[in-house]
Amino acid sequence: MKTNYKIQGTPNSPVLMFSNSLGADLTMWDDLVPHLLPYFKVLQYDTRGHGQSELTEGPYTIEMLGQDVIDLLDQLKIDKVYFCGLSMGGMIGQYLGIHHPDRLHKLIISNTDAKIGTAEGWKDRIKTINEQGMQAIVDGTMEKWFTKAYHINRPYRVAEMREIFLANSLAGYTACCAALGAADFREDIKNISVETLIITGDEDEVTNVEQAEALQKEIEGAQLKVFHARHLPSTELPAYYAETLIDFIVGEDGFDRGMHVRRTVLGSAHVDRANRNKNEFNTDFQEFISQYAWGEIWTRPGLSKHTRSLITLSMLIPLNKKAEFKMHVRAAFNNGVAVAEIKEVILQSGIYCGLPAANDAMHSAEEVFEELGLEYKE
Ligand SMILES: O=C(O)CC1=CCC(=O)O1
Repeated sequence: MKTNYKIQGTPNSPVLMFSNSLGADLTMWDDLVPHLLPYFKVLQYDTRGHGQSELTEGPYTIEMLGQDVIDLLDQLKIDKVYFCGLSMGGMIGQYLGIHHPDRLHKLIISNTDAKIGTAEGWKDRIKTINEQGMQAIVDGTMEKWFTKAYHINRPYRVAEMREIFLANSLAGYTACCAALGAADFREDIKNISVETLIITGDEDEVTNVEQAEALQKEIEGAQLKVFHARHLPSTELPAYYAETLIDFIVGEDGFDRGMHVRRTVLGSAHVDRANRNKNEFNTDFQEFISQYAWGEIWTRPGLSKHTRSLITLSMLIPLNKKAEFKMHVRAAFNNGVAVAEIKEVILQSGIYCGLPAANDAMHSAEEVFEELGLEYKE
């Protein structure tokens, strides 16, 4: 089975994986990604029979779709992820929570239930689509996915999602309908022990607030967040949805967020050393750095961490702060910067900051390369 996926983010960051709803594809998460990249590697994939993933013969089962996730993680050599699945993706998340908790750091199940709809209802839908095509249910689906206000305010985004829905193959969509018709985790859901967040929308008629509350009762310690949305809050309210995921995974506090990002950029060894060296004189300063530099600025979605590394290096060259510069050369590699790019930054600084500053930076950078065993080759 060939699963289409996209993975973005810096090498040291934990992986947050997303699983799409029935009839959507991996792009449904795209608007969240810039908000999440400061914290995570983001792994999006197309469920079997959807998007660019392989279309195998149906019917499928949620177990099969869950095993696809495990196979993809094995293929990518990823041991554990934070997993967020919406609707059908949420059922896949439940399957993973029940059968593969060792592969999950935490679980987010959004707009879903332990059983969605009835077997009869799914059979009827398969029959309608086989006879009349996806067109027969597209208007109803867009109504279910988005609030009236979103249809009015963001018609272009609704039109895009409509196109994605219509581009589904009948065979892939109906094979997943069959999986949903057969899936029933009502007996097993109580066995989920991984920390779980449940999300739903106050206007979601597919998997409503009562259903989400019932799920919350079954999963020990589960948290519940209700958005003002219908079935696809992640698309309708991407910044708020991303913020909710960050709150749940990393924490609401700027300091906790800063420490998380600081570890991804400077490495845990550096941060642990700084923590060990804390004393009455420097603690306030250490916390100030974590909260403001790392928690407020490096977490902003407006520039990638890669770009932030390059501009930080170029600002440190004229400041002539050798230790800080060397620390940020090391950090730049954690943000995916290449040796060749550091060379370009220093060359550019030679013009704008002056040759003595650039010359010193060149020596400092080479000291770091030597320490890390890196070589520059054309
Ligand atoms: O299409 C629907 O009715 C909504 C839905 C159910 C499962 C899913 O992923 O979306």
